[in-house]
Amino acid sequence: MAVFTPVALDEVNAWLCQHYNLGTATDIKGISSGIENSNFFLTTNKDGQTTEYVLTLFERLSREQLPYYLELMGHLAQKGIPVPAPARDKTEQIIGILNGKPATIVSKLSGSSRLSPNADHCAAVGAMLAKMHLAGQDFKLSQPNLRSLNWWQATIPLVKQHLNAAQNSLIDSELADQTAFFASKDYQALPAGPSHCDLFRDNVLFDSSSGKDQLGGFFDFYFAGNDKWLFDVAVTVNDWCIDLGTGVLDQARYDGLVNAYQSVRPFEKTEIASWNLMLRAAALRFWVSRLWDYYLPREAEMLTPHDPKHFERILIQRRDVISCISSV
Ligand SMILES: Nc1ncnc2c1ncn2[C@@H]1O[C@H](COP(=O)(O)OP(=O)(O)OP(=O)(O)O)[C@@H](O)[C@H]1O
Ligand SMILES: N[C@@H](CCO)C(=O)O
Repeated sequence: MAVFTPVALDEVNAWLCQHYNLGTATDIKGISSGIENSNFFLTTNKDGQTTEYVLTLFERLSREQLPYYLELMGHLAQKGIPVPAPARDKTEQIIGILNGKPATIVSKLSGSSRLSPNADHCAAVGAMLAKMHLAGQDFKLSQPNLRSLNWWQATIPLVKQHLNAAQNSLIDSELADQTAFFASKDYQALPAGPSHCDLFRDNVLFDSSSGKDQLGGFFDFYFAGNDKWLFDVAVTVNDWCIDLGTGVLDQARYDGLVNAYQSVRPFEKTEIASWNLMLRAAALRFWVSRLWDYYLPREAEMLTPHDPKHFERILIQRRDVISCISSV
């Protein structure tokens, strides 16, 4: 995991009683997955009714950055997109301070992750991603994706000393190509808006309580930002539609996700032309962040960094094999 900052039941209870109208905390359990924040399942009892929430203590994000993510979740939830809805405290605030860290409470989604998804799961994710993009269009706050080109440019020099010659040459060459891509007219013209930017298999829940797998929701919006929608699609495809061993795209899952996305929001011509470079951008983004987490780790009670090699392989794949999308 990551429980970077422990929270005891009496600590959360004192905090809840002082600031929220959610009743009394009866249980708190650290969540052992996730590498960014300290997360806990929190059970409360109010007037005899038990409710489950997720309590998050933010380890890297500042209090100033948080309203964008939390208000975006609130906005999308209000529009019927299945995402966690933040709870407001007695003074209507969505962010407090607990054990010295910015903290928030959100509703708990039902279901579990599908870590070996099929084409139907990918289609459900693709269609909901497009709906989410459209639902975010009138969201009033704006904050860029903080893990985009500027961050790659600042972070790559910090990790390069750990790379071998071939890796150094690959990362330099890709950064140069991406810098040129971001400056291009095609890139500038791409449609953009609030984007999740980290919609991996482990950030989506499916619920099978009805007997059929239904999308339970998207969560972990703490890398979200205003970005090109195509980047969001590329991040999602690079995780949902690949063979995890090789990084190679799986045609059935790829078609499932991309076609379902386009059934809600068809791609524009510039998006079709930019697709392969965007898949590479999405691979570079996570190669860099995984290198950073791997070589410049933080203290945590339990922490297993993700394997950077995985996204190096995906980037090499996307440079070697041109993937296409067509208009509908
Ligand atoms: N709103 C929610 N509803 C249900 N489960 C949730 C919710 N938020 C988080 N979880 C659970 O908590 C786990 C960890 O959360 P999350 O993935 O957001 O961790 P993180 O450290 O913030 O981020 P990252 O995935 O980027 O490392 C998830 O795998 C999921 O099981
Ligand atoms: N999804 C990221 C982790 C940060 O959310 C990764 O797999 O590298």
